[in-house]
Amino acid sequence: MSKSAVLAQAAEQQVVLQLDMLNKIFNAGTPLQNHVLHDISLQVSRGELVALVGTSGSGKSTLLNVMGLLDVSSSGELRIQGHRVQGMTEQQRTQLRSESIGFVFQFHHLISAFSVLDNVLMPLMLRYGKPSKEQIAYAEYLLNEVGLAQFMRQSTNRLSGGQQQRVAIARALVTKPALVLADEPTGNLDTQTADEVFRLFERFNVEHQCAIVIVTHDPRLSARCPRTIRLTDGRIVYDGPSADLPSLFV
Ligand SMILES: Nc1ncnc2c1ncn2[C@@H]1O[C@H](COP(=O)(O)OP(=O)(O)OP(=O)(O)O)[C@@H](O)[C@H]1O
Repeated sequence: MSKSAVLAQAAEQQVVLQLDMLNKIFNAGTPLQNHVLHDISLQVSRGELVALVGTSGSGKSTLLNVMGLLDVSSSGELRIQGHRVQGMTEQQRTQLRSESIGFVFQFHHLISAFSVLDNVLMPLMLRYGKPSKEQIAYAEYLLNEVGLAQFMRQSTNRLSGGQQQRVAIARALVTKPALVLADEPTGNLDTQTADEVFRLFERFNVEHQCAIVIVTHDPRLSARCPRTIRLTDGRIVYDGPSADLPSLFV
């Protein structure tokens, strides 16, 4: 194989997420039809930290849901770690989602009847039933990393909003996903707590080399992501270095 072919293959292996000409139409063919995403094409590679921004209703959550296999596109191609999603059965999509993707939402959906540790272990329990000793040790390591080691055995409802969001981050990482998708993860936090939570994303992005896509309305946080993708009316109007984002968009 030529040197350029080897380099091209290596670059391809780094691509975690690939979208080609993706469209999403809600209620297609009915009077309520709503064409929300238009011809979205993009790639996200290992280790990238990407902000997904745009005004309310521009399609950010819809795009994140399609990327995360929580919703299906109406047309176009989606690949996660090289696996073509179109044509997969629901079961195959669920397996790919649980193997490759971690989610963090604004409202973290923790289960207050469970301990902090069991909440973090939840994705592994859903996948394997009983987690292994190594998996439990890794969950404990993550809780230590997010500064919650002392709360491990407690219920989540004793924790502050910022602490609960840190549990949600540990839960998203426990399966060692190649891709983390976060929908306004700091949306209901005060500025200082939002900064602390965001710092964890930055750290895990570097240490674990997972690709992270974060939807945020906070220009201070999107500016800290090396790359920004901006949507307007369901179309990508900017995809490049956050530092070069035209000021009229900020
Ligand atoms: N299940 C659905 N059925 C019909 N339309 C939907 C559905 N979900 C979202 N939409 C529409 O898609 C458009 C984009 O919504 P979306 O939530 O993706 O925007 P957003 O950029 O994430 O907004 P926000 O910043 O307010 O969360 C909106 O017009 C919304 O009404």
